[in-house]
Amino acid sequence: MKKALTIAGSDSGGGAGIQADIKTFQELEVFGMSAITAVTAQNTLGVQAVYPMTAEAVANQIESIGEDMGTDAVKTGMLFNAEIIEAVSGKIKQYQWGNVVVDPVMIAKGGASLLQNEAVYALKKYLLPLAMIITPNIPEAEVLTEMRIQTDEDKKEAAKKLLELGVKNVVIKGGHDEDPSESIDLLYTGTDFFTFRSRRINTKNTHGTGCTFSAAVAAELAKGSNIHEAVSKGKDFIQAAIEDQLSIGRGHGPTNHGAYRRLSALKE
Ligand SMILES: Nc1ncnc2c1ncn2[C@@H]1O[C@H](COP(=O)(O)OP(=O)(O)O)[C@@H](O)[C@H]1O
Ligand SMILES: Cc1ncc(COP(=O)(O)OP(=O)(O)O)c(N)n1
Repeated sequence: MKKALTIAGSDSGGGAGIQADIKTFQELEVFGMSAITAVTAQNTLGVQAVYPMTAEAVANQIESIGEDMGTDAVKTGMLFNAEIIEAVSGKIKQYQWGNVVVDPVMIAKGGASLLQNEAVYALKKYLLPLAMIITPNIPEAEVLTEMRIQTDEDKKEAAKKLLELGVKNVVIKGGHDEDPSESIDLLYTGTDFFTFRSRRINTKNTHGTGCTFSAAVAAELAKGSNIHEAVSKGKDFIQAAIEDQLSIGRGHGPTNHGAYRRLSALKE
């Protein structure tokens, strides 16, 4: 069985973070492992508190995996501060892990900061050069490129700027776009642009969509898919999960991680 490691924060509400990643890995039949960077007290209404781990604790968790089990893909999510980013980057380098999916998590849906402002430089300097693919949403791509993204041309320009930071591929997700009918993700491989379109679902239950999408991309890379296939399957996975969203809690409910497997079984 192929393996994937998520290096991310814990969401007590179970819709995002480590919990979403492990559920996604399991649904895609990849063995999931974790290194926890921070514990959040969180539910569908927002993030009530953040308790970061020390950089040493994060490094030791990764070392436990690296020295024994190894991994076929790594996904990073909430990294919170520059010390953790440096520690994570050092370990990825040490173990020469190649299938690295960086979801540059910055702000949770309710507005809570999941990455300190001063840590953006560390993300760019240490982690992005190690990434096989980075999966920013539009606000995250704006912070990383220091440009406003409003048009399709802006997205392409931002994708090119992100590649200049050393990333091998970039997918700019369209969840935050204005388009009322479609949610369009743009993949840039350094040579080609590809768009992945899906019907925009009118729902408030989208908690953890970014985490789930990037975890699905990592799982597919672990199984040997190329970048285009991995993004395409990630898009199908998140679309099914949002279509079957769960109305749990009083705020932004989670997506349903089991939906893709059920749909795939029906098609067989
Ligand atoms: N309402 C929606 N309907 C369909 N797809 C969506 C919707 N919202 C987000 N997505 C998809 O979910 C994934 C995560 O996108 P996005 O919401 O931009 O990320 P994040 O959760 O990091 O802010 C992308 O593939 C995006 O196209
Ligand atoms: C612990 C933790 N990690 C990441 C996020 C952000 O998740 P995301 O998929 O971007 O979804 P929303 O927060 O926008 O719903 C998180 N909330 N918690």
